[in-house]
Amino acid sequence: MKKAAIIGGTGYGAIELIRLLQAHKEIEITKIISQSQAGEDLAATYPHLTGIVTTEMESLDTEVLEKEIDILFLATPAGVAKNIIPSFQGTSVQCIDLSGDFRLSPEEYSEWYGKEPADAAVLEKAVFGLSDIFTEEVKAASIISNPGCFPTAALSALVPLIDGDKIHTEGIRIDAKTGISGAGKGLSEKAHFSSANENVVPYKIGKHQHIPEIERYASRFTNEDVKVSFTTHLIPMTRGLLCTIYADMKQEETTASILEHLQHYYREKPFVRILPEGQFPATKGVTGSNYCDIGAYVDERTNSIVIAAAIDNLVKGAAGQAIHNANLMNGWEETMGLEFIPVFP
Ligand SMILES: NC(=O)C1=CN([C@@H]2O[C@H](COP(=O)(O)OP(=O)(O)OC[C@H]3O[C@@H](n4cnc5c(N)ncnc54)[C@H](OP(=O)(O)O)[C@@H]3O)[C@@H](O)[C@H]2O)C=CC1
Ligand SMILES: CC(=O)N[C@@H](CCC(=O)OP(=O)(O)O)C(=O)O
Repeated sequence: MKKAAIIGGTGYGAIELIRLLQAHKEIEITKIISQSQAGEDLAATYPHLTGIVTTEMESLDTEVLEKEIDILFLATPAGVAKNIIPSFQGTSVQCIDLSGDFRLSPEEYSEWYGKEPADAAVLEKAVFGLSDIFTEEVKAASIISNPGCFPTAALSALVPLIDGDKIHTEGIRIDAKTGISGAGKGLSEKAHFSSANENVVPYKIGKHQHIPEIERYASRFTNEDVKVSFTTHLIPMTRGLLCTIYADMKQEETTASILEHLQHYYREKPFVRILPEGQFPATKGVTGSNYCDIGAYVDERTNSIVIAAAIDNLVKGAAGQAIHNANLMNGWEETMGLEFIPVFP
């Protein structure tokens, strides 16, 4: 068994890691680090963990972690992991960061996050952990920058189309919808029940930190500089995220030919499900699971495509993908601990 620690212990990402790792055969959580509740029992905050998680939360001590831990999951807000991960350089600890600290170039990070970027030498070592696309790079990594939730869904749909030279890279439009847990456990005005309930509201228009992330990694599959229009909407549900993407085709295609291309692209990827012609993904189809469901329709009248991807933001969009990456980094079965049927209804 490898020993794991989670930093950001009382956050949503952390408690999802705890839920999923409970069933993992090779990883045991031996430390839960909390800056706000060190010394306390996590089940006192989250009663659903009563009798399951008995580990008393601790303060961060990187020297202790270095000696006692094999895998470190960082489930902290942007700006935290970049100050912690450098302490583990030169050690055998595998670091998996759920935040945006290691996903962008220093210039992009300063611009979109408004913070000082990570140390350039450490940043260079980090691999973007979009598990189903950058699988080989992840296997060789010691630092994983786990993708954002929206980029996970958007890139899973877009990359096969760009890589296969199927769509024009200008004019891509992504219409995204997310549940409230995407914002973490903190209570903001937009997440307040009275604001969010029975409401659908766009937010961060033109300012979303996932715009450069989607563009940066989509551009790896073409000589062109991919630019996207990206709109996020808050939906009154707890979990789930759906990206509906519109693009123009390069050649004449049919829905059947595109679905065949997607099937082939993901033929060895157990967590990407390409839906049959006539079906489109729904957030309820993936809730609680590590699946990314993709559906597509080619409008032959306008030679354009509508492609949609649905994920559970806390699983495939965060903790599940982090565990998938840990599996790949350690040469374990990639589905280990992640073979859940989605929760339905
Ligand atoms: N929620 C989601 O769907 C997704 C989240 N992410 C990213 O994953 C990370 C964690 O997200 P999530 O769990 O939802 O966020 P939460 O806000 O729910 O939890 C973050 C936790 O980090 C700890 N923390 C807060 N501030 C600081 C600080 N200044 N220094 C150190 N620790 C701090 C707190 O735990 P404690 O006090 O116990 O230490 C807090 O509970 C974020 O970077 C987020 O952007 C990525 C993809 C999806
Ligand atoms: C509802 C909501 O506010 N969602 C968040 C998701 C952020 C996230 O997942 O964080 P990273 O940037 O670290 O990936 C948002 O849209 O910013």
